[in-house]
Amino acid sequence: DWSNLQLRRRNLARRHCGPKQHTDNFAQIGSVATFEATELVQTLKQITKTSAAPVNLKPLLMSTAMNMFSNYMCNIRFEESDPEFRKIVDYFDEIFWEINQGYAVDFLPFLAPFYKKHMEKLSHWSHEIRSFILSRIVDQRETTSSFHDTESPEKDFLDGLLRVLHDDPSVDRNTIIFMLEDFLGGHSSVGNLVMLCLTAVARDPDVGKRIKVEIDSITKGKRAVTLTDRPSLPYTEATILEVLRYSSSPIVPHVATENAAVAGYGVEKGTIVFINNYELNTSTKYWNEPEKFDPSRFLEKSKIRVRRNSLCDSGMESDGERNGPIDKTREVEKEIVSVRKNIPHFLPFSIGKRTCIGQTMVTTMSFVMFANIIQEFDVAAVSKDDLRQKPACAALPKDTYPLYLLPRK
Ligand code: HEM
Repeated sequence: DWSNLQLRRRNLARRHCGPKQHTDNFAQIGSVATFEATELVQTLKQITKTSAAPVNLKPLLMSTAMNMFSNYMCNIRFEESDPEFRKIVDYFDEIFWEINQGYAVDFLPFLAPFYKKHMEKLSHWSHEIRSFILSRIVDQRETTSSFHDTESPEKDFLDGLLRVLHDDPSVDRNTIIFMLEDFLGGHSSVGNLVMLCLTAVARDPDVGKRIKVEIDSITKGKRAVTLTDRPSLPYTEATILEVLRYSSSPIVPHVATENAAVAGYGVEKGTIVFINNYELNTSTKYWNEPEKFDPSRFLEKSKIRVRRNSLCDSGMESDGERNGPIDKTREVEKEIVSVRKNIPHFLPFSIGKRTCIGQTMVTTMSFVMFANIIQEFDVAAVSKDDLRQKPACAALPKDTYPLYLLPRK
């Protein structure tokens, strides 16, 4: 649908929810993510101080993710102890689980009468979410004194959405509120993804050890991990990509907008075409030992030339060095490890005009949350048999297995 409304929707959403690196919005995502991850770590420290029992981690990850989203998009956050907040985070998670199950009615709408109870349940959750978003987020904003000052710069995504409503009479309120709900709901994917990453560590402690070594070399255990550390923590980022490889949905539906030929096959205009990410991510045609969990498949080594003095850890150069002419004889080759970019067959967020708008939020926020938990705790399973995960599914049930969190000495 390339109507003007959709175009505006994408442009507005891109600016806030898919900002480019080095923009103010990108930096803002980083600082909100670190703030919320630090709050989470404090809560987990309190819990593990008073009890050695396994922790029911998922609800805490979900509310941290929701606060990352609401804090960044709407400049508002909620206390974990707030019962209304807790309830809607659970409802979002229930919906995320349901939409990831792939029921027949999703493809064959005439089956709807057989799914009446199921639909009523979804409808109830959605109504509760709508009431919360209206009363606790939108109404709050619309009653602030600064809200009507349209000369002031756009404060956040919520401001941007409400201004469209104000400026364009052809856009109705329901469209705008739905859009806000839809994007805030994206937090469920981040909470579930982090839970899957922690599961991967609980399943294979060597992965956790390697991440810790990498993080310790950068933070020295003295500060929180931030988004700016990401280029220095390639194995941590690669672990998230490896989890995405296994959990990506096989169903990314598109419609051919014109007659085309793909790999020698004719595709008529109007044909529904699926990108099967699961096949792309698990085929031996593209991956060595695809069944093995191995984050290092996403890493590559390369050589760069650096000035000899800049090999020191501080990364500072003396003034004399910076101002002087470039002396090639003082350069040495250094091997660096980084995350492989642009793997043509790895498309968890799809590709082209309709590519996922939320991918920056997912990859940045999950990185900060996951890295900060691993920096502070050893993660272990109660029993590895509990760690059941469906292939090609990014969701875990709301009530899922707890994990042991052992604070690091
Ligand atoms: C693990 C997390 C996620 C994965 C793997 C994922 C993946 C995808 C994929 C495969 C598509 C389809 C693209 C296509 O049709 O070619 C998509 C679309 C989309 N995603 Fe995501 N997504 C994730 C999280 C998010 C989040 C957090 C948000 C919002 C904050 C979001 C917003 C969107 C939107 C708005 C679209 C539709 C784009 C359009 O209308 O053109 N996604 N996503």
